[in-house]
Amino acid sequence: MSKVTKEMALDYHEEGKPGKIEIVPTKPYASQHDLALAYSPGVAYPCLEIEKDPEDAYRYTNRGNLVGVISNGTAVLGLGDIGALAGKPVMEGKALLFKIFAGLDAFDIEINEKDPDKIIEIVKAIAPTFGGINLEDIKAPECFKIETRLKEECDIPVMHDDQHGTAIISGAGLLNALQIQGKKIGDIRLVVNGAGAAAISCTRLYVALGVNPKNVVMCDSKGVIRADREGLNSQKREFATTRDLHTLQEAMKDADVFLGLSVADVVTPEMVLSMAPRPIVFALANPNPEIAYDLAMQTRDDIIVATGRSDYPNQINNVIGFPYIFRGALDCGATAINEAMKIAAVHAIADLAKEPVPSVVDEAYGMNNITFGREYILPKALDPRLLLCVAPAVAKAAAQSGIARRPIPDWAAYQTKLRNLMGDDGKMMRHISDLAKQTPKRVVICEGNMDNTLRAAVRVAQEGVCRPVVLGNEEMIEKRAARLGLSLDKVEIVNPRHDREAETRERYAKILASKKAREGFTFNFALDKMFERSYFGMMMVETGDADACLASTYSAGEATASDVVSIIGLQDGYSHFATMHILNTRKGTFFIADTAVNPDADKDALVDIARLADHTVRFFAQEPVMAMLSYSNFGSSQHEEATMVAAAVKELHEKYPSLIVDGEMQVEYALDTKLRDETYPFNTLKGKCVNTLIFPNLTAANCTGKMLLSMGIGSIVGPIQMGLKKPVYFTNSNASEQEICDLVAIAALDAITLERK
Ligand SMILES: NC(=O)C1=CN([C@@H]2O[C@H](COP(=O)(O)OP(=O)(O)OC[C@H]3O[C@@H](n4cnc5c(N)ncnc54)[C@H](OP(=O)(O)O)[C@@H]3O)[C@@H](O)[C@H]2O)C=CC1
Ligand SMILES: CC(=O)C(=O)O
Ligand SMILES: [Mg+2]
Repeated sequence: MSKVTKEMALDYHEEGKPGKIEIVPTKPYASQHDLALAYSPGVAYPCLEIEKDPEDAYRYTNRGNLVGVISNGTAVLGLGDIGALAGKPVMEGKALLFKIFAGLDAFDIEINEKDPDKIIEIVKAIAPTFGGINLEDIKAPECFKIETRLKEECDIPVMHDDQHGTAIISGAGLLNALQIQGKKIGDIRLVVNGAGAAAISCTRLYVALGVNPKNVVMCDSKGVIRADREGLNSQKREFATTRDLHTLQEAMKDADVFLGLSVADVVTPEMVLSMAPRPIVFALANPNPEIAYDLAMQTRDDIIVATGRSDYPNQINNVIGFPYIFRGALDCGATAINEAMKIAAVHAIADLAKEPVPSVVDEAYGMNNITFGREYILPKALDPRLLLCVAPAVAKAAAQSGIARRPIPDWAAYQTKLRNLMGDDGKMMRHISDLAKQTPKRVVICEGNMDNTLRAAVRVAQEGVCRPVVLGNEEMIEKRAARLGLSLDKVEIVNPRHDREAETRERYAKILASKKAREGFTFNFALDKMFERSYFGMMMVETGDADACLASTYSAGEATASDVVSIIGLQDGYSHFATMHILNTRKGTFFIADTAVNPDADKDALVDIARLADHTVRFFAQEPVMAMLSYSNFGSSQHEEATMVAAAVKELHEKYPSLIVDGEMQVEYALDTKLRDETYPFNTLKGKCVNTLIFPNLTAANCTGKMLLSMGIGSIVGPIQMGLKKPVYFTNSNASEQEICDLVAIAALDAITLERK
């Protein structure tokens, strides 16, 4: 996992616009009319409605999606009392996390005040702005009074995240670590180092989960908190022990679990060695733990270690919880975040860690095959499923405990809303998957012997997108599935090389040999080809044994474009087939072609590609507005590369006048409608936003798609096959599980559409 240096972190914060967040308008603002609605006079109407009924603030303002991240900087991470201003990077960071993980907007508010009563007054006074309040990095014991009073006096959810977020995440981690170590929660001996905001709240939650309070020893900066110690505050007194222990070192002997929420480097390897067999060490001080991860792991083989750091396994950080807890609470109009909601979040998070991990998560961490075990006790912070699991669990618990003002009426619709928060690209693909699910088709996935394809096959089967058939050796596929923790219950395996398939191979070979008789394919040659998965898969589709196929460009003896054309055939009226990629960017969704098939496209090929693209964009329920790209603008160059595109446009205008297409043009004129219309007022796309880019050649299209993806400018779906008679698609060896699932869904829907024709 990547390590972070001081220089990297400072550069990151300073680069471009300093800081990490900005405000983005959500309504049109370009015209005088827009401004009259957004501000005076129009804005007076929602004001008056809210005056009559304060609940209307959730209809007409951003209150229901806005959290205040409020701190006075007295316990910033483990850095201590560094002051309100110095804590701002942490609070901005939390605002960023709220946004990216749960679609919630957040303002960071740093209050230069230490008196708890004054802080309470300030927060109460600004509470109307927010749907919820996340108190952060306020030190104990003041934080207890501040949170308790604000919860009593505000009618919106208030949560001190260092207390409860930490308790929820580490509680989930504790349940899972105990399961792996084979220990019962009621029997364990727990040592807690730190007696502040996080430590007190974690210990309370652990007791609620089953830890026996008599088995808890807590230490603060002065050592073990014993009942005979003078001057203990009420929170410390709650966990004071009567045992004759004085130091952390004494307390650690024979302990099953160590929970550190204090400061760096206070735990030694000797202390860890003195713990009971199969110990659990949660060293959670940030940024440096009570004992470094590597050092603790080296002390003994039977240990589970977690820290607050993202650059080591088992990160226990409240980011796994707070975005989703607030999402669930705000969405159901919860008046608070109560115990039932917290316990529901604990179990949702703990259970998710036991599910197979999608490869997007592996990819995000540059890891392979993350599976539940001593180095993976909790979901990773970048796991997109957290939103879908935790927010509904929290909202349900709020409704069941009677504190939801607007209970979620339709859980399926709520899941869709949450999924939509993950972005537009997801929205279009979900629509395709939902359509495919209505008539699940038999889709052959030719490459069973790769992790990414096998995971995708299992996922599309489980989601009901299609009935996948995976090609390959059963034993190898089963072993791979077992290693990946995948169930093959709903996946059919066909081994093209097995004796069982001899008759099928012969049947397919006869058809293939007759189709390619004049391309050098004898029967025996065709029979040999049937041992190759891509050929076998394509023949399944050609003969109707399957509805669609996803072949892999890495199968041995991969089929060429000419083989595909001979086997499946081109659609009537076309002389070419091609591929399209869908690019999802912050500026919208764009369709680009041809990305994979025609290296020597001439004018006729460009005409076919544009016609096929028109058809395919409509398949995705969008109106195609096409630009034929070049380095030249409407005849500005007479080089043959440019004139070929111009000739293709001319033919398209003459023969296919219903297509919305123009060119040749440079890409910025394609994407900037105003620039194009002002400079070339005769262009036939006038006033329309281009969404489909036909590149003059394969290199340009292929490089553009991959460049934008590599630069993180967008996500991509494809290659989507256009122009063959049947849905035979191809994918690359490095395609992600998500990319393969997307292609399978598109191929399945393609098969359904074909059947209806
Ligand atoms: N990984 C995660 O998700 C999270 C980690 N944390 C980390 O936990 C730590 C505490 O945070 P928080 O509870 O908010 O802060 P607080 O200021 O509320 O509490 C700090 C506690 O640490 C105790 N302490 C300080 N030095 C020592 C020592 N040498 N030995 C034992 N105890 C000591 C203090 O003792 P005393 O009472 O005597 O002053 C106090 O009880 C920080 O490092 C923070 O980064 C916090 C939240 C989440
Ligand atoms: C993670 C966090 O909230 C802290 O360390 O304070
Ligand atoms: Mg904190």
